[in-house]
Amino acid sequence: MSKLRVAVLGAKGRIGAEAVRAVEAAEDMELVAALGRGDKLETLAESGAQVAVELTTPASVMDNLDYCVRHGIHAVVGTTGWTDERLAQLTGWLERSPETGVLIAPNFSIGAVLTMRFAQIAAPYFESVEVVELHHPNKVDAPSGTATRTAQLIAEARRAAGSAPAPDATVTALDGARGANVDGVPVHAIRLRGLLAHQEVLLGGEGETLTVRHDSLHHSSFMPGILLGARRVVTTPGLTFGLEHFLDLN
Ligand SMILES: NC(=O)C1=CN([C@@H]2O[C@H](COP(=O)(O)OP(=O)(O)OC[C@H]3O[C@@H](n4cnc5c(N)ncnc54)[C@H](OP(=O)(O)O)[C@@H]3O)[C@@H](O)[C@H]2O)C=CC1
Ligand SMILES: O=C(O)C1=N[C@H](C(=O)O)C[C@H](O)C1
Repeated sequence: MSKLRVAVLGAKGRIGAEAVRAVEAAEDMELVAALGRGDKLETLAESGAQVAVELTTPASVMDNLDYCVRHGIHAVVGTTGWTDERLAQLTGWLERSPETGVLIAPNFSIGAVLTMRFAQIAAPYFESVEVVELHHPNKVDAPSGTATRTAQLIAEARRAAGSAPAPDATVTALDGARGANVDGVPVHAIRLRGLLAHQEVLLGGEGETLTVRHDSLHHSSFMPGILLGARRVVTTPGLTFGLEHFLDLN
């Protein structure tokens, strides 16, 4: 059986370098290109890449995806910075290239995907819910893509259940003291040397609290999700948002 031809964009970055090693080690894949900043995107088409793994920066990701979709190259995207406007633009590009698939995964680690699911299940059962994400200090965006998605899923679940807004008597606060408001859910971002990627969802009800915590201790935690994404995206045209759609979670 022929191997899946995979390229990595952002190949010299923290997660990109790990992805290069993971693709090289995968028996069913061939690494055909490893691009860093300034390298020509034409290399993707010239190398015959079937899938591009996009791990760059929010400032670069749209140009890279524009190229991929126009050339029918499927993409697995870990890069953050997704807004409704960006998703609408990408959806428009995909409509003009209906056989191409793009997976955007706010987080590739199984533990983080499950954290989001557990938070979604628990959210309607508690009066209060807040998200705390903790990352290495080189991260350029806050709050993290994972925390933003977690808060959106929590908010959707609470809306569907008809939950009341979380109680909060705050009248005066310094800017940022109550975190960012993501769809009504407070999200707090910590940046600390020594950390990699961590998240806690704190839920509180009368006389009890529940904490759902996930820790990525090494970039290897993201690799099975990236490889699964590359294998599945080639037969999944259009936009898929979230690795859970490839995990058959019920
Ligand atoms: N979904 C997930 O599970 C995960 C997602 N991420 C996300 O992935 C992204 C990268 O994270 P991280 O590796 O820590 O960041 P890094 O800054 O370490 O890596 C990004 C790399 O991309 C390069 N780059 C920038 N623009 C381009 C371009 N146009 N073409 C090719 N390469 C480019 C950068 O080059 P230069 O250094 O010159 O700027 C850098 O080497 C972030 O958005 C992060 O949030 C990270 C971990 C897991
Ligand atoms: O920048 C990182 O490191 C990470 N970024 C992603 C995010 O913003 O959620 C995924 C993970 O948290 C690591």
